[in-house]
Amino acid sequence: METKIGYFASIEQYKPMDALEQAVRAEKVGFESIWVDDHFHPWYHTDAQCGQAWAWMGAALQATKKAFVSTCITCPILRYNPGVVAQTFATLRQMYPNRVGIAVGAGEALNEVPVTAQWPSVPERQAMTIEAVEVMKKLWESKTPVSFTGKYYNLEKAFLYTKPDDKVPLYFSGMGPKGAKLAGMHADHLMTVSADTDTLKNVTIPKFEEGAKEAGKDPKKMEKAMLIWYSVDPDFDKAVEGNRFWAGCLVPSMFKYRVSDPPEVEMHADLVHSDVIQKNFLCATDAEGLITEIERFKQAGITHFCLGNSSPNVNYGIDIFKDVIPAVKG
Ligand SMILES: C[C@H](OP(=O)(O)OC[C@@H](O)[C@@H](O)[C@@H](O)CN1c2cc(O)ccc2Cc2c1[nH]c(=O)[nH]c2=O)C(=O)N[C@@H](CCC(=O)N[C@@H](CCC(=O)O)C(=O)O)C(=O)O
Ligand SMILES: CCCCCC(=O)CC
Repeated sequence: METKIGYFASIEQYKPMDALEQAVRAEKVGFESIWVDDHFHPWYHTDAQCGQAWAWMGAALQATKKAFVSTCITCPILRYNPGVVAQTFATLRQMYPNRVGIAVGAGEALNEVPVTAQWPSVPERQAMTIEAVEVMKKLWESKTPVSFTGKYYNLEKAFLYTKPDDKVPLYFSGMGPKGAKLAGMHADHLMTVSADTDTLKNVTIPKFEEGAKEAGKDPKKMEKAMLIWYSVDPDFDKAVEGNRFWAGCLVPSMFKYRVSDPPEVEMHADLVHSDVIQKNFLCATDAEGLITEIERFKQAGITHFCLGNSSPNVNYGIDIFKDVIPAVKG
C-alpha cells in the first residue's frame, strides 16, 4: 500500500485560524491529508486553545483544494450523540465529495467529563463506541427511516435527508490490543498513536488484521494510520522541548483515571523527562532525521502518517517536508 503523509493541525495547541493557515501551507508543500483533534479540554493549559473540530473542518475543506480532511479522533459516545455525528459527516462529505473522513475512538476524560460528568470504564466505552458506529452506519446507509433499540442509543424513525453519494471512510482508534481488534472488525481503517515499533508490528497491527479477517475484510486494503508528534529545529534540545505540549499523553494514568483538568495534566506533562519525549515523539534537527524516523515506522507497518507539528518554528516544521515527502513516498 502506498504511504500517505498527512498533517495534524491541532486546534488545542494553536488558534483555529493559525491551524487553518498551517493546513493551507501544508497542502501546498505536499501533505495529502489534514487531520484535526476533536477535544473539549486541551492536553496542556498554558497558552492552550480548544476550538470545535467540526466547525474548523468546514473552514479547512473550503480553504484547501483537494486534501482529505478528517477528525483525529471523534468520540461519538457521550458528549456527542452518534446520530448527530453521522449527520455532520454526511453533510460535509456531500459538500466535499471524496475529501471527508472520520476517525472514532472510546474517548478521553478531558473531553467527556467536563460536559457530561460521566466516565464509564474502558470496556464499557469500547462497547458504546461499537454501538455508536452501528447507529452511524445505519443512518448513513439506510434508504428508509431507521428505528433501533440499543443498550446505549435509540433511534425512532430517524432519517438523514442529506447524504453523500459514497461512503464516509471510517477510521477507528485502537491503542490497546482489544481496541485494535475492534478497529479491524468495525471500521475501514486503523487509527493508532505512536508506540514502540515492536508493539506496533507485533501487537497492534496483527490484532487489527485479526479483527478485519474475522469480519471478512482484506486487511491489506485497509490503512494503518498513526498520529505522531514531531518537532524539528537545528538545536536538538529545542526540538525535544517543542514537543512538551503533548507530554501529558505519555503519562499512562492520564488515560486510566478520570483526569479532566488541564492544569493538572500540565503539572504531569512538565514532569516528563526529556529522554521520554525524545523516545516517544519525533525529534530532529533536519529533514534527514525526520526521514529516518518515518522509515522506521513504515517498516513496522504504518501506511498513513498523521504528523502533529510541534516545532518551535511552525512554518519551518511544515516547509521542511518539501524534502521529506518525496523521500518517504518513493
Ligand atoms: C485506553 C485504551 O483503549 P483503546 O480503545 O485501545 O484506545 C482508546 C482511544 O482510542 C481513545 O482514548 C481515543 O479517544 C484517544 N484519542 C486519540 C486516539 C488515537 O489513536 C489518535 C488520536 C486521538 C486523539 C483524540 C482521542 N480522543 C479524543 O477524545 N479526541 C481526540 O482528538 C486501552 O489501553 N485499551 C486496552 C484495554 C484497557 C483496559 O480495558 N483496561 C482495564 C483495566 C486493566 C488493568 O489495569 O488491569 C480498564 O481500564 O478497565 C485494550 O486492549 O484495548
Ligand atoms: C497517547 C496519545 C493519545 C491521543 C491523545 C490526543 O487526544 C491527541 C489529540
